[in-house]
This record gives sequence, C-alpha cells and structure tokens, in this order.
Amino acid sequence: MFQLNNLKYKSILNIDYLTIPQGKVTCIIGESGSGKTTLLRLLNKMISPDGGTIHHNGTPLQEMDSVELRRRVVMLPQAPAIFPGTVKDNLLIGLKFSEKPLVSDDQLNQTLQMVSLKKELDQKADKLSGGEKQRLALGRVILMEPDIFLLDEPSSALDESTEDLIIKKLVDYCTEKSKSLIMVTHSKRIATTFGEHIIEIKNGEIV
Ligand SMILES: Nc1ncnc2c1ncn2[C@@H]1O[C@H](COP(=O)(O)OP(=O)(O)OP(=O)(O)O)[C@@H](O)[C@H]1O
Repeated sequence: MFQLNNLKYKSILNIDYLTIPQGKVTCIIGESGSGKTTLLRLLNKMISPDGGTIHHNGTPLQEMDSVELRRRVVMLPQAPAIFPGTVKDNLLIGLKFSEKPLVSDDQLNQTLQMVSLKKELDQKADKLSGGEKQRLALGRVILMEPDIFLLDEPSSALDESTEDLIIKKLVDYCTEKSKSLIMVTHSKRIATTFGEHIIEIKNGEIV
C-alpha cells in the first residue's frame, strides 16, 4: 500500500526501505523524538521528503493531489483540534472538510458509542475533559470513513481499560470494513496485542 525507498527527511528520518501493508493494523513504536509523527506526516503529504520516494498503491506521492489524498488518508494528530461549538459540530466538521454528505443524529450517536463517549450531541465541546476530547476527535475521523487511518497516539490520554476497549472497537471496525490502520503508540502492550505489523523507529531509522 505504501512503499518507501531511500527516504530522507532533514536529519530526522533516514529509511532505506519500508512497506506498509493494506488492510492491516500497523503500529509504529519508538522513543520520543525518534521520528514517528514525521513518518505519519510524510504519508499524507503534510510534508515532503528531501530525498527518496514514497509510493501509494504504485503511484509516487508527489504525483498525487494532496487534498484528494487527505480525504482518503486521514490523519488524527496527537493533539487534535476541538472547535468552538457542540459535540455534534465537532463530529460533522470532518465530513464538511471531505465534502461528504452529513449524517443523521442516530449515526452520530452510534459513533459516540463506538468511542465510548457518553455525551449529548448538543453539549458544548470545550467543556469535555482531555481524554473525552481525544475520543471526540477520533469519532470525527471515523465518520469520515477514510481508506487509511493515520492515528498519532489516539489513546494517550485514556486509562488502560478504556484504551483497550476503544482500540479493540476501532480494530474490529477496520477489519470489518477492510480499512488500513496505521497507529503510533507509546504502548508496547497495544502494539503487541493489536498490531499485525509493527514498525520500530530508532533515531530516524527502522530497527
Ligand atoms: N519541522 C521540523 N523541523 C525541525 N525539527 C523537527 C521538525 N519536526 C520535528 N522535528 C524534530 O524531529 C524529531 C522527530 O520528531 P517526531 O515528532 O517525528 O518524533 P516522535 O517520535 O513522534 O516523538 P513523540 O513520541 O515525542 O511524539 C524530534 O527531534 C523533533 O524535535
């Protein structure tokens, strides 16, 4: 699905060869500052490499339209934005960005259930806790139904049991819908429990 060759990005990443398979759960692990987020940002063209190539399904990324790519390859950053307004506004904003039809309140509530967020749609989003905001932002990207999820520490603000529950639901959803999940995690436990493919980065290189 993604193939990287001789990739260089500043002095941060230096990857001879890497493939990331389609329809699988790939976990990226490594110490803080090793280059995990940088790798995700390269995959949806938020940044471009200084050298080497990235192919997506055989096409070089530099030949692909960035906006079109980012509708199919959606990144959830480590500290996702929460916008002024309600829980519902925050769920719908991703669909608006990707110019997809908006969905019913029933579907929004199902998404809230999937991320274990027990809140009303008309509740103000700025009143949520850090972990609740993280789950709300995860709900937003799930609604966008991308082919590929790029998730940067999606469960870092959650306790272990909530983390396991949500990642399990997300993995089941991706398996059922044949979607690819690429997830940076600080947790070796999450990586070994859910990762079908594990990439470890050390000082910008694949271990
Ligand atoms: N735009 C940039 N310009 C210069 N240096 C950068 C830039 N972005 C990131 N870095 C540096 O590159 C290194 C890798 O950063 P990155 O965010 O990819 O690490 P990470 O593995 O995701 O870390 P963490 O687990 O702490 O989030 C860090 O030393 C960081 O300071």
